[in-house]
Amino acid sequence: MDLFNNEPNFLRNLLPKDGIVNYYGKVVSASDANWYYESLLHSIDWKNDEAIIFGKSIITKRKVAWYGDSEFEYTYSNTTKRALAWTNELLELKTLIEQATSETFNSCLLNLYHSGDEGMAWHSDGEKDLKRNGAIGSLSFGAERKFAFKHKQTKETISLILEHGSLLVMKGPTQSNWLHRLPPTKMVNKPRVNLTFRTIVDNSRSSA
Ligand SMILES: O=C(O)CCC(=O)C(=O)O
Ligand SMILES: [Fe+2]
Repeated sequence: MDLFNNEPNFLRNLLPKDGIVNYYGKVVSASDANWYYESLLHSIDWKNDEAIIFGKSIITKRKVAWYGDSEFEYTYSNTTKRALAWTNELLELKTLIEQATSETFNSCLLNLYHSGDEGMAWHSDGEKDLKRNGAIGSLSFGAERKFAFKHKQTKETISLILEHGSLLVMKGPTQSNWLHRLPPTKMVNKPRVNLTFRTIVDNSRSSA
């Protein structure tokens, strides 16, 4: 065991500064990843997402779902959601990535991209309901897609491919200094399921 660094040696920070992003590669075997992919497609309560952008309500083609330890309320893109209770598969995956990362998570936002036509625009996940500088663990199943980071000041970009059964972790001040996105692409016509495990905190209590 390395007493000075609890991360496996193969992990390096993909960002040159102002944040930490570690790509663990495939953390789930191909056969388990296939099983989780099919199971998540069918067992999750997928809904089209609603966002309010420039005062207009937009219904996304991408589907989303939100699960957690309790009925948290979570606000993003000007809409408020309430978490559903964990399914067995989600709890198994949460345990797996908690062990891989030595972090803990209390909720998961899931995204279903039906094909490469669907993506997610530049954003950061520093919403007020999230633990400040908390880790976000992102598991991917299904189609491989490109994922990119852009520094908010320098506009420098970094990108990588998120593989079937892979884990990406963003932590430290990443959300304050970098945007990320899942670019749409004509090259992909299969679905991808993404799970982002997060830590929600009740900021209304501490700030009262
Ligand atoms: O689909 C992904 O890999 C990322 C999704 C994402 O950035 C988010 O849900 O905040
Ligand atoms: Fe995000």
